[in-house]
Amino acid sequence: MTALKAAPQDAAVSIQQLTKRFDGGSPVLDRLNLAIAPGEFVALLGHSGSGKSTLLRTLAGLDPVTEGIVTRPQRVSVVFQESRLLPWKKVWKNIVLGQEDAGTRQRAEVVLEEVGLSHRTNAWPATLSGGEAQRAALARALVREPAFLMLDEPFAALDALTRLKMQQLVADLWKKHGCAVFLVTHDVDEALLLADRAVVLEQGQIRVDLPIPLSRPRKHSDGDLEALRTTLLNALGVHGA
Ligand SMILES: Nc1ncnc2c1ncn2[C@@H]1O[C@H](COP(=O)(O)OP(=O)(O)OP(=O)(O)O)[C@@H](O)[C@H]1O
Repeated sequence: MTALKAAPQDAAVSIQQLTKRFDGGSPVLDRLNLAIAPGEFVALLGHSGSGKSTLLRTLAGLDPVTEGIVTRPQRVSVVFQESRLLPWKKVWKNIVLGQEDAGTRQRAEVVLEEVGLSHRTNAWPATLSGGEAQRAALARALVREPAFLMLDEPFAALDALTRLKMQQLVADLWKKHGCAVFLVTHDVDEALLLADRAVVLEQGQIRVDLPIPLSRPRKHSDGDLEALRTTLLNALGVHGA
């Protein structure tokens, strides 16, 4: 059976026996199973080419399911590595694109304040720094009040210091909004800092599903992260790091 089902707003995400092939080739995702509870933060790791973006795109409904059943809440938002802002619309209009009504400007202002971008409300996207553009992308995702937020390497193109600030921002926004989050990342420390669980994709399936039972707020320097870091790096085939 093949399907992408939109379930009620507070529903969990459920992926059952998901197979994804491109053009009849060998499967990129091969009878993959994964469940994400409402409000849960799950980080997805895996080697380049293991199928992380394919899984996210299939979950978002951007790529069709080849086989299997994917169920997720109706209201979802996606943030990609690049902000994808429309250059001919000011920042606030990008945030509320397609939602033009009397309250739009105010809704944009509220969420821009949440992401620390109030001072750029009327700016053109071309004048934003990389970090600001990703803040705007987060604002555009959150204004829709998603029950499920998907983040595809959202900070990979940012410098290390900006990335740390953005990770903190995501931790704060997740706490406030309470949506389930699916974060695709190459960064083991980012996963450990943010997620309730880190899962590793390998040969089309989830091979490791590691709970991160640490209290928040977390810091990269927390000693408790060390053992989990080693476990995850081993799972990724990186030894002695
Ligand atoms: N539209 C497509 N058509 C054909 N093959 C594709 C398509 N999209 C992805 N693939 C293939 O699927 C496999 C998984 O790609 P995907 O981008 O999902 O990996 P990834 O884990 O996200 O990689 P990275 O970490 O480098 O971004 C790759 O072999 C890729 O070439």
